[in-house]
Amino acid sequence: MTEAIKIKNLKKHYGSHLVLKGLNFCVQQGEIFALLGVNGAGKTTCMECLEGLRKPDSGEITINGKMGIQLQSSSLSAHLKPLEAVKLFAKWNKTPIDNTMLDALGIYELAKKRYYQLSTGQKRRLHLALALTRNPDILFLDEPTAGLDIEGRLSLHKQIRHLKAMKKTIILASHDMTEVESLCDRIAILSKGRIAFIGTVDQLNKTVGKHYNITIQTQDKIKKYECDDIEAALFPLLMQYKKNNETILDIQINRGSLEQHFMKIAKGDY
Ligand SMILES: Nc1ncnc2c1ncn2[C@@H]1O[C@H](COP(=O)(O)OP(=O)(O)OP(=O)(O)O)[C@@H](O)[C@H]1O
Repeated sequence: MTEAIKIKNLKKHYGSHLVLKGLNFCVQQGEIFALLGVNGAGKTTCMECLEGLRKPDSGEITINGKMGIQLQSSSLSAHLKPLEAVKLFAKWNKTPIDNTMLDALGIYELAKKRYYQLSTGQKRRLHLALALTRNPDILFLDEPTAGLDIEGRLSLHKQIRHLKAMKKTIILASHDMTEVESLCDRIAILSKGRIAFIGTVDQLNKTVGKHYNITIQTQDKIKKYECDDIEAALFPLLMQYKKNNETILDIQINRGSLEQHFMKIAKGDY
């Protein structure tokens, strides 16, 4: 696999605050890579250094490909219409307008609205469309679904998967663990200015151990159980209910969430 992004010893401080203390990692071409960390961990600072919007103090950044950046907020003119903005960006980037992409992102449905009339989700879709007008190889998404309702989130996830299928490299900062778990090939967790973990979601689960929550509902009560070995725990539990003549109405099993694992690492509990 070829590297789309390579970072060596990236350092950045604001005043006396050393935010990035020497980051080293690579993102492979075609990967969806997530940067995670608690508020203030340095995700945006790292992304901005990669995007060339912020100057690092030291370190080496190699970017192999054309970049596209989905801005979180934008200084687009309030009265600009979405398609006017797309045309402007396409002209600026000297690229043809990709009708399929605009259609998939629902930009034509917004044709009559002006920028200031768009909802948060509609603005995010437009910002993604604008980032894509460059036909980038590498796409930076900083909290792409923050503030969106479930429908908006799922629709953007579909778009992100579609972009991966088109072999784009995607680097995203997110707080939404479900999003990360369902979308990303690999994650890096920033903690205290360093990378506390880098790997797949499965590797993270293995690193911090597996944990299951079992909820069993009967006519008159709901009971919760916790275990590390689901097969060893579940069968005896079910037998116990049968022995007691208690009819099970509902049973739910949840794997310990990525969020639980992430919080432990981000807080330095490992
Ligand atoms: N322009 C700036 N000047 C001074 N300090 C800054 C600046 N930008 C960010 N910081 C500080 O650097 C640290 C990292 O900020 P950054 O925005 O990179 O974190 P983040 O992980 O993206 O946070 P969040 O999840 O809240 O968006 C924070 O302590 C923040 O206060």
